[in-house]
Amino acid sequence: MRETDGQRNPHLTSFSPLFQPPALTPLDPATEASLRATIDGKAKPPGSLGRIEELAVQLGMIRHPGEPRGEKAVLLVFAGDHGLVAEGVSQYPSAVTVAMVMTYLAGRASANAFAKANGMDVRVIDIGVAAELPVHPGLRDAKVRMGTANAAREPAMTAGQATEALNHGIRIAIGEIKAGADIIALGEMGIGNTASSALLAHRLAPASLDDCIGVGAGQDDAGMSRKRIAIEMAAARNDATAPLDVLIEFGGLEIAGMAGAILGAASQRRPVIIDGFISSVAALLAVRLCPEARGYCVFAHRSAERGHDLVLNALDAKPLLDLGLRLGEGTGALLAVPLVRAAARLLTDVASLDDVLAGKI
Ligand SMILES: Cc1cc2ncn([C@H]3O[C@H](COP(=O)(O)O)[C@@H](O)[C@H]3O)c2cc1C
Ligand SMILES: O=C(O)c1cccnc1
Repeated sequence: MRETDGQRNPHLTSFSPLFQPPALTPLDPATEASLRATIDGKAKPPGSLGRIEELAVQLGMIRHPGEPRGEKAVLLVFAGDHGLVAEGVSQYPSAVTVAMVMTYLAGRASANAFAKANGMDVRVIDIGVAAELPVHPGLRDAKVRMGTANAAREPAMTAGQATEALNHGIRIAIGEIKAGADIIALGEMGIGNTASSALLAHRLAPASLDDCIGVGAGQDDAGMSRKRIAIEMAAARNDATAPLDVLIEFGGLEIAGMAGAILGAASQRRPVIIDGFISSVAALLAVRLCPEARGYCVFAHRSAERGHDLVLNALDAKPLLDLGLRLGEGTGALLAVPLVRAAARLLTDVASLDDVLAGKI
């Protein structure tokens, strides 16, 4: 479905539920106690592997009655542009989005380096870059439109486009899992997307607008006041709070793609690793659309971006790492992959203390 860019389409989703999320199985709390008992019974003092034990329980619940695997992990980087950039919300122009997409395809971005260090593939998805991109074997064309409209002045996208972007994310994650991925990690590229994310966090957490606005890729004082004014203009234009409406009003396409990928991974009962502020906002959107998705999300790290903590709190999430990262691209998610793999192996590979003491090993 393709609709005219910038078309005003303030459908109230409560009357017109265009988006049909996939059926998700909630994690079964009845399996938690037995997984904990199994991990407590391993050849180590109970609790001695701290947060990795909690992660192992979560992975066990996700795959129950099967066993978790962590071999094949794939990073999906969703790229899209933001009309809000016209208001000066970012220190950088939208041209940086396309330049970084070309850098991912050349294998030379931070995300590629971290993926290579972990033996992972990177897939780049053009879901809404505001430029025609060359055909490239590493690039998926899922372009919904050439960037969002300027949300300070009009809805970022139509209801049909929001639905299309969510469905692309669902389809792409399911495709990767059917092709053998055990773990999906998420990343994004989109100049201006911390402004869009601030608006989504404000309405979906909910939280005061001011608490959701941060420096993004690095704004100076003058830039921060432009960013605040543009965000306040966008917020004053509407009072949407329903998740699909908030996405339609504020964007972005890459955030919708990530939210869809979370729902797609959850529908296939696979863990999905959430990166920083922007990815966590996508997780908040996914969870507001489908609360059962929460159990499938592993939160990689605490970003230095203001607003991330409140989004994590709204999701009742405790991230694994705290490294002062504020890049995005999936860099934090990539760094958490070895922890997820190790937690899966704790469950599948480590002997029980009973077997060790009985001399069975
Ligand atoms: C060279 C460069 C590479 C990036 N990689 C990720 N981001 C990050 O910064 C952007 C969000 O910040 P803002 O809202 O302030 O524009 C997103 O593209 C995000 O992925 C980058 C930003 C830049 C400049
Ligand atoms: O935490 C993030 O995801 C982030 C923060 C700043 C800029 N880009 C991404």
